[in-house]
Formats: sequence, C-alpha cells, structure tokens
Amino acid sequence: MSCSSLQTIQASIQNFAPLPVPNRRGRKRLSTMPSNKKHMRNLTNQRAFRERRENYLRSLEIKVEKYEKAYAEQQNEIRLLKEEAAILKQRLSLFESYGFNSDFSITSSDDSKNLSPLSKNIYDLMINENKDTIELETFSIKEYDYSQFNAQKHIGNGGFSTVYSADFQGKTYALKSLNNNLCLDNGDNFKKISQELKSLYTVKHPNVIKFYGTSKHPEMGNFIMILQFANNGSLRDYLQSKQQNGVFKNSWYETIKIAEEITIGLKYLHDKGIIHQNLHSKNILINDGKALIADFGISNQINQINDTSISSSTIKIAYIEPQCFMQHEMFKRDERSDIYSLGVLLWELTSGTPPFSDSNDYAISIKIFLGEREKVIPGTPKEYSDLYINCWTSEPEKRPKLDGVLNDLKILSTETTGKFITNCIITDNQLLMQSASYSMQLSDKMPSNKNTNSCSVTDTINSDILLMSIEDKRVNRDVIINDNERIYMQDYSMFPINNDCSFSAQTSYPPLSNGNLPSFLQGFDKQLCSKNGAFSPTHSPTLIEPMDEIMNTLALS
Ligand SMILES: Nc1ncnc2c1ncn2[C@@H]1O[C@H](COP(=O)(O)OP(=O)(O)OP(=O)(O)O)[C@@H](O)[C@H]1O
Repeated sequence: MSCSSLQTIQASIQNFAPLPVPNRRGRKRLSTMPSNKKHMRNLTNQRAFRERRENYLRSLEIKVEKYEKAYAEQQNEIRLLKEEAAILKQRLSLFESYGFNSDFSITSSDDSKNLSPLSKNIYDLMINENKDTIELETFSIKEYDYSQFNAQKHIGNGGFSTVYSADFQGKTYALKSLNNNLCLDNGDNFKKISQELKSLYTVKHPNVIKFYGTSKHPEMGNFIMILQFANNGSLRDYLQSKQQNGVFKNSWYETIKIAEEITIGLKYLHDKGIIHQNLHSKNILINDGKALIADFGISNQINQINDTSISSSTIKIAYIEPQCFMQHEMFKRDERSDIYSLGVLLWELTSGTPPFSDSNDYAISIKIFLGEREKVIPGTPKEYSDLYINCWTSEPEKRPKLDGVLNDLKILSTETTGKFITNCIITDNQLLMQSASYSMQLSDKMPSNKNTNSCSVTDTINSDILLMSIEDKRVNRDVIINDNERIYMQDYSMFPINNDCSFSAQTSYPPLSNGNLPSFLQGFDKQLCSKNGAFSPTHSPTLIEPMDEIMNTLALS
C-alpha cells in the first residue's frame, strides 16, 4: 500500500467517512466527499431551490386565498341577489294585490311632519323604520344617512330638483334633491313615482346612471336620490368644452364612441321595457369620458304629473318627434320616440350645439311639425348623416331599430378613425350681443364707412317677438322709438312669453352716409313699451344674417 493510500485511509477513519471504493475499472469513485467549494455550491443551490419552492408555495397560497375570497364574495353576492329577487317578487305581488290607492295610509311620525307630500309618502314608504306596514317591510331601497355626506358642492338645477356632489366613505356621489313643491301627494301619483323608483333601482348598466338609494334632508325634508356622480357633467357641457373661439372640434373616434355608448344604454333600457321619453344632451351625463343615460323614469313621471302638456319646462322640444305636436292627446310614445331623439343627439354630437338653439320652443315645434330638421354639418360622412336622418324621420315605422343603429356605428367607427369633425359656431358673438346694454343709443351706433351696416336687436324675452319686430319693420308698425332714440317694443301680450328663452338676431340695411337712422326705423311712432322690456340696438357688422333666412323663418312661423 502506498503512503498516500494509507494517509487517505487514516483520514477517512478520522472523519468516520466510508472508504472510497474503487470502481470496476480500478478508478476511484466520483467524490463521495465533495470538495469544500462543491459542497458550498450544493448548499447554495439547495437553499436557492428551497427558497424558490417556498416562494412558489407562498404564491400558490396567496392565489388560493384570493380565489377563496373572490368565491366567498361571489357566493355572498349571489345570496344577496337571491334575497333581493325574493323580496322583489314578494313586493311585486303585494303591490299588485294592495294597490296604493286603496288602503295605503301614512304613518305619522315627528320626523316626517315637515315633509312635502312627495317626501312624506316616499319617506314613509322607504325610509321610516316603522315595520308595521306591509309596504315598509317589503321595500329595500338603501337609505343613506344624510349627515355622512361631506364636501357638498352645488352642481346645477333642473326642472324639479337641485343636484349636488358629495363624498361618502371616500367616494363621490350625486345627490338629486327633489323640490318640495311637487304635486305628488295623491295616491295615484305616488304609485307612479314609487314604481319608477323601483324600476330605477333594478337598472344596472355601464351606460346608464346608477341609482344607489335615497336620503332625506334633515331640516328641509327634501327627498334625495343618491346617484352615480358623472365627473364630466352633461353631454351638453362636454360638447361645450370642445369649443374654442367659436369653433367646435371633436374627433370622429370620440363622436362615434359616445354615439355607441348612448345607443347601447338606450337599448338596455328598451330591453327592460323602459322608454326614456326625454332624451336630450342634458340628460346624457359623461363620466371619465363615457356616456351614461340619466333622468329617465322619475323625471318623466314628475313631468306628467305636474304638467300634462309636453311644453313642460323639463321637456326639450327640439328632441321631440312631430307626432307629439300633431296628435298630442292621442299619441302614445314608444321606443321609436326615443330613436327620434337619438337621431337629434347624433346630429348634436357633430354640431356641438343644441338643435335650433336660436329659436324658442314655439318656433321649434312649428319647424318640427313642418318637417324641418337641423342642417347636416359640413364634413359629416354621408353614412353618419343618413343614419340620424333616418332616426329623425317623421314616420316612426321608418326609423331604424337600435341594433341597426349600432351596426352602422360600428362600421363607421372603423372608417372614420383619425379624423375630426368641426363646426363653426357664433355663440360667443351672440352672447356679446345679448349682453349689450339696453341704454345704448342708436345714433351712436351708426357707422357710415361700411358697405353694409347691421342693426341687431336683442332681448331675453321671446324670439317670436323679435321675428314680429323684423316683420313689422317693413310695415312701419309695432317697433317703436322713444324720445331718447331708444327702440322699444309694444306689448305683444297675445304671444306666449317664455321667460327662460333668450334670442338674438339681426337684419341688414343699406349704409347711411350721415349716420342717421335708416328710414324704416325713423318712421315709427314714438311710444313706450308697456310690458315686455326694451330692445337694445347694437351694431354688429360681423354678424349679418341673410335677410332671406329671416324671411324664411318668418314664412314658417
Ligand atoms: N349624476 C350626476 N352627476 C353629475 N352631474 C349631474 C348628475 N345629475 C345631474 N347632474 C347635473 O346637474 C344639473 C341639474 O340636473 P337635473 O337632472 O336636475 O336637471 P336637467 O337634466 O338639467 O333638467 P330637467 O330636470 O329639466 O330635465 C345638470 O347640469 C346636470 O348636468
């Protein structure tokens, strides 16, 4: 045995390690005793492997936990939905069997003493904790504690409500506070409203505003609807924000996208048997750039209850089909009525302004009745204009179905990518004219160095009166100038006065070298306006409306 073999044996014995056994070819076995380096590497590898395995196991556990949680949530949601469905079923049968007219009695509590009839009814039905009445037991619309809403900000006022934004548990909501003067105190009216609220509560769609529940103003007693907050305001505001220096500009991509979203939301409502009946650009809200349909149902019911006439202030005439003006009493509106309004909205998406914005309700209704529609905005793809023209056709049966509208929009969305729609608007100048002072003197405003002068008359009473004044100028009547050379107008009490309506228009007349009044104005009798206010003549050479157009409007109205 060689010396080195002996040393190896001795070392092995010392370390209690087995002796290396030679293999068949007489070579030493591969190391049973790893070198230090190797040993360290092995250990490192093993540790790394263990760590990887542990990490993997941990990630698996996290996943399992996540899925279990999601599963539990789903289960819970399913349970809640089942409960909700059961309650709804039960409530429906109770509502049907009871009817609100018959035995419905309001429980009087101190809390509801100072409520309006509407608030009282709904409050009693949905909010009051008294479980004695069957209705209360079966109503499960969520009630929010008003005091928990923070950072309230006023957003705007509608025909029957005031809207605020407010925070609740870190989320912003819209609070629609119904006015306390609504005549909803009889059982019949109340039945309609509660039905609407119920149906509103079941509406859940990404393109329809969500109704979360109700609340009550602690002092005023107003009934409040808690709604999803739309952070870009109404479609009207949104389109307005796309205007700059009198020019509206928007991408086709966005135009078609919003058009699609409105159509999808409307289709959802129709599929649920809900007809909107008051679709216009202030009832479409925009949240994170996405369109949501709002104000269906309850506003409609309140409108009907408070004013059976379709000229009610919350109804926007320019979006209403002609049938309503022809056979108003007998005409029953259906899905096709909404499709007419959708057509007008599709036009508005390209114009950036509301339809017939320079006419009052009366003139608009005559125009629609006579088949007049807004003009196609130059640059609109024909397929798009054809689509809305078909929607707003006077014959309801010829209006397309919503599936068809969606299909056309889908095709258009691929064809119009990257382009813009622009529309020139004169709103800024009109506003300037409307803000002109009443005390301006005509003689100060007569320039003599222009080829054409323009005399504008503006007021905020009624555009019918304006149209009359233009017509009357030709016959030297009715528009009058007082001693201070200010133009005044006679009392047109025979015409409907709509205080909300503002107007502006202008006519042109030949230039005068001496700066005097043109003869058609000089001829008027001097007489003061008795009731309707004064015209304010201003000079506005940039805005000369062709006389033909004014005459056409006159001929129509
Ligand atoms: N959920 C909401 N989120 C954000 N803003 C809203 C919401 N609901 C309404 N608004 C805004 O509040 C204002 C008043 O709305 P409201 O619905 O009361 O009246 P309207 O739609 O303008 O008119 P009307 O009641 O006559 O139809 C509008 O400017 C509207 O854009």
